[in-house]
Amino acid sequence: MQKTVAVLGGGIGGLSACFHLSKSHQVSKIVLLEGDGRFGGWLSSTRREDGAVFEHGPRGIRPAGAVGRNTLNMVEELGLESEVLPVTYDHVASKNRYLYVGGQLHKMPSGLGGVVRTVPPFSRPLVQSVLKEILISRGKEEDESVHSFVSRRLGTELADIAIDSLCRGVFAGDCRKLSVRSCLPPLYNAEKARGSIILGMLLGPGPGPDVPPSTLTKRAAQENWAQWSLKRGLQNLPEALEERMRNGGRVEVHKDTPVMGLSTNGTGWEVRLLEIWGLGHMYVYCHCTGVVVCVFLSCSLNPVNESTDVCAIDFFLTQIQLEDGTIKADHIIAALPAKALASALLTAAQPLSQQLREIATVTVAVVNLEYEGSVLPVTGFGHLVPSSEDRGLLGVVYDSVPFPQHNRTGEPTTRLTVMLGGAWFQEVFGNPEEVTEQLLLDRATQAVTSHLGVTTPPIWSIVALLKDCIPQYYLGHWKRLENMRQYIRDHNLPLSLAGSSYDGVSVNDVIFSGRTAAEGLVGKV
Ligand SMILES: Cc1cc2nc3c(=O)[nH]c(=O)nc-3n(C[C@H](O)[C@H](O)[C@H](O)COP(=O)(O)OP(=O)(O)OC[C@H]3O[C@@H](n4cnc5c(N)ncnc54)[C@H](O)[C@@H]3O)c2cc1C
Ligand SMILES: C=Cc1c2[nH]c(c1C)Cc1[nH]c(c(CCC(=O)O)c1C)Cc1[nH]c(c(C)c1CCC(=O)O)Cc1[nH]c(c(C)c1C=C)C2
Repeated sequence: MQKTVAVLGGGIGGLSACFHLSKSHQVSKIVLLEGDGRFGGWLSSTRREDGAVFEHGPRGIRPAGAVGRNTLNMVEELGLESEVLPVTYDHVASKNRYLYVGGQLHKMPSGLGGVVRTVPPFSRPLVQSVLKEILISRGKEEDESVHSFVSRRLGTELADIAIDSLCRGVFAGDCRKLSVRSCLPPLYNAEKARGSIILGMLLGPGPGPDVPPSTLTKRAAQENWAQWSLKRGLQNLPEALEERMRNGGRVEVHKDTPVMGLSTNGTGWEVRLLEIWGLGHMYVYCHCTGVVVCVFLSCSLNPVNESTDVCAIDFFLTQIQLEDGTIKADHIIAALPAKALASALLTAAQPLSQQLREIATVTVAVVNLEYEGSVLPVTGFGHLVPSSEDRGLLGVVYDSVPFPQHNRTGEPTTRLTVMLGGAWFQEVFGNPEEVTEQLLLDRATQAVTSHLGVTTPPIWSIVALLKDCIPQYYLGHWKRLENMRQYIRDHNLPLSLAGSSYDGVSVNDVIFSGRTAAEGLVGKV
């Protein structure tokens, strides 16, 4: 039985951890600590009075796979089914995605025709690379950059254009630095298990986590959903979770409450019952200093195995320093960005905080634009720009196409989002602390003019600078995770890690990481 669990960070990862913890009676108290004035982290939507909705962070969630089903199950449990806006696979936004190469838009190849014909900007039919791929022998490295992996298996042209763009459109990152093992595990695992990406795709992935279907997941499968959003924007998901936490009465929620420090000892406290001199005494062994301290016990001892002298005790293990005091917890689920957790660890657990600090992040400028009328020359999800074409301009999402329900009511409009910077932010725009909103807005509107031929100015715009918003899983990320988790185990730290810094950046992955952390503590809920 865990007495008090503190969840640090009220982004979607921390909220998910609370949601799952609160279903268990193994925990008597759950405290959620969020530094900002609102919950939800990067899930952030502007809702205008005329009905228009603009997303500053994620805008679409995939229903596929175990993690996709897990999110939809949560949506159903929160009673949000009637709020869902699905986009099916046969919708134009699912079928059409573009690349902006050589100053022109090119539809990404899809369907059989797209694979057997030569489709610009590629110089030969995809089928050639695909057939050759099956014959290429397995790589021997434990990890490899995404670019090197795809060049080796499918050729440099696909790596330079398609994969470079894909990594910008998901991680806002540089495929020459990102790890294939951590960023694209299905491709890495297919090569390891089947010797080929193509065979791996044809034979399918192995069994994933067991997530039972719900009415909503069955509906998503029957109706062939490719992605979904919510009528009031994706921010509605953390809002519904916050409401559930507040009304459920089992979670103490605190916003505007940044965690300043954790006094979880550098290498943890191991509590051993070495000898008892009468009631109320025991020894605590501190790995950090090697000192055995005799303490007076104000808690109840409950020996679990007398022969090994190990006790289960009621004892607060961790102190959390806040701006105006401290709170104590038996266990911590940290759903903070890795660097924020490293800072909170202060001087404690040095090797762990060092590894946490090494998980890099990138900054993205998100510029939402609204135009009068229907201005797009093409229709689809949006277009991506490879780094060889324009390093600072990552891509443009045609938001009105998948989600016209988010347009204002009345006269037709077109909503677009331009994403800038990522791994190239500093190089192109300079210090994020000094860049002006006007510069970013100008750069975004110029791109809409040159890429899409839209010459009229936007009727409305908003610029959001998302500092350090997407973690970058660079080469060796898997090893870093293994080392960190080993350290936590070896030192019995009462700490679990959740959130986008570790096992996937999608909303689904992060929600699943919160669930995994909660269930690691209290068992399956
Ligand atoms: C521009 C953009 C577009 C995206 N698009 C998509 C998409 O289309 N589909 C998709 O699936 N995913 C998308 N993602 C990814 C997804 O949104 C994120 O990976 C996910 O929201 C991260 O959630 P999190 O809870 O791990 O982190 P965060 O949202 O960063 O939450 C961490 C929380 O911790 C708080 N915090 C930080 N320090 C402290 C402290 N010291 N004390 C207390 N609290 C603290 C922060 O305020 C924050 O609320 C996108 C991300 C971005 C940035
Ligand atoms: C141009 C920059 C970005 C765009 N979206 C993101 C960035 C950085 C962030 C992002 N997009 C997706 C995810 C989640 C990944 C997942 O596993 O679900 C994140 C963090 C979804 C996504 N977007 C694109 C792809 C290929 C994916 C993966 C899932 C899917 O296939 O739907 C492509 C894409 N992203 C952007 C554009 C303009 C674009 C393609 C035209 C914007």
